[in-house]
Amino acid sequence: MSSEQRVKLLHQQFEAYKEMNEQVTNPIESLQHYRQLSTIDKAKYVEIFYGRNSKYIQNLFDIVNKNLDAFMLHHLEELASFAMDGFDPAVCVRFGVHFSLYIKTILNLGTENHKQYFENAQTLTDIGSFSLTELGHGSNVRQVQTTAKYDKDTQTFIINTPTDLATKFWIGSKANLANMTVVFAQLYIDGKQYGVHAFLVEIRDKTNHNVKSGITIEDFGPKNGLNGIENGILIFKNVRVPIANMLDRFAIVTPSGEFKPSIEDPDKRFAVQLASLLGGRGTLIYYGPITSLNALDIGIRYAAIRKQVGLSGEKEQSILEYPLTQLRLIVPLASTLVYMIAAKAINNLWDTTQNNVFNPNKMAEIHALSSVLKGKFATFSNKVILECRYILRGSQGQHPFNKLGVMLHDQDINNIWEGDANVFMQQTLKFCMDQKNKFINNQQPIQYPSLKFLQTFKIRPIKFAKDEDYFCPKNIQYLLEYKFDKQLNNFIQDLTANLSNYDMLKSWNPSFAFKGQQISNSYADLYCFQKWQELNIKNDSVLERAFQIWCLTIFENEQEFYKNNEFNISEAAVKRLLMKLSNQFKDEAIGIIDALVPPDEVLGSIFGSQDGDIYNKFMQKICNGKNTF
Ligand SMILES: Cc1cc2nc3c(=O)[nH]c(=O)nc-3n(C[C@H](O)[C@H](O)[C@H](O)COP(=O)(O)OP(=O)(O)OC[C@H]3O[C@@H](n4cnc5c(N)ncnc54)[C@H](O)[C@@H]3O)c2cc1C
Repeated sequence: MSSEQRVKLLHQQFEAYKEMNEQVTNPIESLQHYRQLSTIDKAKYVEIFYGRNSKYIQNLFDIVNKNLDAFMLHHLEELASFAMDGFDPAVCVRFGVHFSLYIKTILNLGTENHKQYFENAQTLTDIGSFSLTELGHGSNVRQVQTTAKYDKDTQTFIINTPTDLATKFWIGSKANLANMTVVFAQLYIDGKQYGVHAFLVEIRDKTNHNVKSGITIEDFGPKNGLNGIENGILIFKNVRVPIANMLDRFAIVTPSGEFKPSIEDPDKRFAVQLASLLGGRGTLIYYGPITSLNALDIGIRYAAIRKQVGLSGEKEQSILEYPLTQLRLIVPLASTLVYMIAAKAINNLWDTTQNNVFNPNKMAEIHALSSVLKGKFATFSNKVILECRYILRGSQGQHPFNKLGVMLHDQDINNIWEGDANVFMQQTLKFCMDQKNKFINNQQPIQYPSLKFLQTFKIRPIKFAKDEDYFCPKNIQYLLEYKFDKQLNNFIQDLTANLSNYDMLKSWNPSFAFKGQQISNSYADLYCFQKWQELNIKNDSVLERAFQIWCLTIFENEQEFYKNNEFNISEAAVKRLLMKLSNQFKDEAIGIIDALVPPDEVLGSIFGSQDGDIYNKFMQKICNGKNTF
């Protein structure tokens, strides 16, 4: 080879390396490339998914952006403080404890007598907390052990923590912030027990914030998540509160010590009291899909800029191009959109049902739906966050700057508080079973929209021959209804068989253990389907695709069920279609994320940077660290 040829060859190699290097190191262009592929109308998407809340959300983001110094109180190394849900769910929780739990309890369980407390809370003169859970009891609210004994002579209730297990536990905002609390305690008058009631108690002196006499407050210290809000312990020793401090909408205690309930049946009275506390759950239902979207922002933007092995002889490609990555990120993005719509619908339903909060019949459906959706979405979101972390893994998945670790721990709590998912699902199932039984046994019409179909549902032949059959809404509706109806019937049969030998509890528990979660989950899927069908998005092929992908995930996850019931759903077709559709939907992913996620300053993850300049920012942040060098 002549020297001239050698130089030419070297030159070609350098050019090839340069090009490759640019490919690898130009993440900004890479993200831009995917951004340009998207065809969606962003404003329209904001309207569809956030509706009337979108302006409010934008205002909050602006507040954070303009006051970053005030919000960035912590370093990420110290586990971050970002505001609102994307910013820091703990900030939402602080608001939630005060506004949704404390104030709503006064509003729903209190009367005119408590107007001043309500006004103090509204103007933040008082900061409230909510003391229900004890060391020994949480889900089983009726067994809480804190006592409120009425003393006729002084017309006061004397609140006590009679045992260690009665210590109020996990109480949010308690350790530092709150000066008021609403305490759930067993009411006693002249030695007779009248069940659990709520009492307003001043736990700190408003003038100097000192803890009041007879009250012990302790801080839990760091938790596995949500460290932006403190949780504490509360112990009462002969704390007296005036008779007027009992929240007495459903039962009053007269000065002479007479107990006068407005609902005689203690079970019904108790159920109504608890149902009226439902309001906060709507927000928690939103929390799952929103957190999942935030995690996908990080996972998908990173996958767009991260390059790995390309096809033989070709340049490196974004990992977003791998079919596996599309299954891991793009499919969950589609499901997240479907869940966001269901979450929005349940919140709207809550708004319209609020006036009926004391009517158990009118509240039953929203109670059943929200009981299953909170846990379902929280579980889904946990998986998504973890998957996004695995996408970054190899290296960056373990770094706290990605924020996914904090996000996972913060979100996980959503499965527990306000009611453990497994406990709540039982309430959902009981509602569904009661409706079905009443209809079958007593010919009582079903009044609840989500279950009305049970009255007319009939088995019919259905075939899946062409690809379109997998997307046909009528087919999907039929399959979802079929699955739910069949599972519910099986459960009822199983329970009935058990009941011939055992009492209700002994019969229910084993039946629920094997079948309960699936049925509640099927009910939730049906609701998601119904709400998506009500959306006015005709001719939006992108959203149509998202919905089709979500439907395919149901076929995929429930293959065993559909196989056993002899539907001719082809496993191969489901897989092929999932691959095809997620590959198409991938081109819209960055556009959708751009439209729906909070700005970088709010989300606070370098790996989800909107401009794609992820490596530079990561390096800079590391180099600027206090102890880096
Ligand atoms: C961060 C955080 C903040 C909180 N803030 C507050 C607050 O401000 N105020 C407040 O009052 N409380 C608060 N809580 C407490 C929370 O609401 C309770 O922990 C929650 O309701 C669960 O109750 P539990 O702890 O009694 O769990 P348990 O009901 O004892 O559950 C323990 C386990 O048993 C299972 N289980 C329970 N019952 C059944 C059943 N019937 N069938 C099958 N399995 C069952 C559950 O699935 C779970 O796995 C908070 C909790 C956390 C984590």
